[in-house]
Amino acid sequence: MTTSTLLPAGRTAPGPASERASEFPNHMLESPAIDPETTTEPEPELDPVAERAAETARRAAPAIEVRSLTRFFGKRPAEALQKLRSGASRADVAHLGTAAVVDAEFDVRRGEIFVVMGLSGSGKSTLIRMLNGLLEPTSGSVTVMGERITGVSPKRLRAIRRDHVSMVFQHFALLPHRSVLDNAAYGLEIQGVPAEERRERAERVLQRVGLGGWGDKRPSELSGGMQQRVGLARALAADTDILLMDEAFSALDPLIRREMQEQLVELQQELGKTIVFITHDLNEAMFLGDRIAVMRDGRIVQLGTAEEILTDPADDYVAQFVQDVDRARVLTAGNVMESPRAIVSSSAGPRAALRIMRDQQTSTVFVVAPGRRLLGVAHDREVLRLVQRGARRLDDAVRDDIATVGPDVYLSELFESSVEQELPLAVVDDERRLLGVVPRVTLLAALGNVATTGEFPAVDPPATVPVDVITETLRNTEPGGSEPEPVSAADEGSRA
Ligand SMILES: Nc1ncnc2c1ncn2[C@@H]1O[C@H](COP(=O)(O)OP(=O)(O)OP(=O)(O)O)[C@@H](O)[C@H]1O
Repeated sequence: MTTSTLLPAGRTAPGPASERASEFPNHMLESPAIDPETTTEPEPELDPVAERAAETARRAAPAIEVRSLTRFFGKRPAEALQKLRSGASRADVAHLGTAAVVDAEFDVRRGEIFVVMGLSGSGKSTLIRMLNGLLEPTSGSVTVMGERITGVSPKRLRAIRRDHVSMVFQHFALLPHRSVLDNAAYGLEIQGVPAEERRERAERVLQRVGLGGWGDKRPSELSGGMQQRVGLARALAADTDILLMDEAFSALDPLIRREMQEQLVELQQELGKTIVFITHDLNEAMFLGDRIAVMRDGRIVQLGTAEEILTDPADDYVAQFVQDVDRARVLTAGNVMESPRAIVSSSAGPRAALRIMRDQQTSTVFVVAPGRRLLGVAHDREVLRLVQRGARRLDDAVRDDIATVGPDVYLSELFESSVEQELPLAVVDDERRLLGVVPRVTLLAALGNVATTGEFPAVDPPATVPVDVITETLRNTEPGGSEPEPVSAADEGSRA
């Protein structure tokens, strides 16, 4: 799909086709509940200058802004709201009804995958239904692409949804008597897009989700995974800025589900859509989410990246919740790396390298050039020989056949290299600057969620030359005058 297929923002009402919404399955059409507490605000008329300023603000706004959002199902909402505002829990107001969502407050940034995660009943679906105006909040507000959707007229709300928000459901919501192509094009039909353009766009999107050539089939001829791709294609064809996905992959078997997750991440990167994804599956949340909101009993108890939630859970509930996560698929080398302890600047020479290895009681030292660019590693035996020969340069002992990884590589991909070599893995950036190291024990500890401090002292490979031999050699070969202090690699790094 190219941007040339995008409909211009702020396009006008689509005409009669938009009234054919009755073909949508009921739950896709659910009209906003009219809450006695919520009044419909008149849409103010703006002068041209104010309108331009408002447009500029809209363009800069987050994709979705949620403020103090609460939805209470029950008879005395005002009383419940008052209690909830002063910190009452869902259980505290249970005698009045159900506090489905309580005081949610967050922004969804443009172009991110924002995951809402929580156990069944925690309030996820209620929250997402308020994000596209299917459900009116009891209090608080939702703003979509800079435009407030809370309390606006049903007509305005439909226009905002049409332009900005598509929804993908768990049970596909496909129309059984229509072809795959017509299903994919359905949102466009509702928008009033002419038949030929609809067809073209739907075909392109079907191709993109791997269903090229299936357009003439009926949904029932497709597997579950393929049907969900049609659901996704329909949402993508509408070309809205935001996709809301409610447990969209939950009905799929694990392998297909994994495939769909990977494809969603790919599509997101390619198309730059903002995606709000609801799931009760933790691994799915961690894999997909740029940021994750964890819900419990209607409240958002933590909002952060997968790494933040895994490594710094806000409370015992979240900690318990995340303990079974497949960390290898969430954490990256950059998340768990440590500062290399034995590191020397190449210009410091063999004596400095040997001294550092002796002090750290390790057989290897990382050797870096100015700017902390990794040259390789040097081993104690070889450096000892250089010192004995009185060599001034370290180069002859530097081996560059070491495993390096980028900071964004997942731990699951580090096992092989880690098993193959005794050295900690070197984490380097694109310019081969040494960012840190991942010793094998750190890798194992990260996977088991164990703090390494003090528990795993053996981080570097142990020395192969005894300390007193090194000390003796350094003393016997000391050049005239006092031994210069070694230039630490950290100093080199900061000088660069
Ligand atoms: N229309 C309604 N009337 C009364 N209570 C409701 C209504 N919709 C949801 N609830 C209640 O609000 C709470 C949150 O429900 P919600 O469906 O939002 O949770 P969820 O996290 O999406 O759960 P699930 O994963 O099971 O769908 C639940 O206790 C639910 O029973």
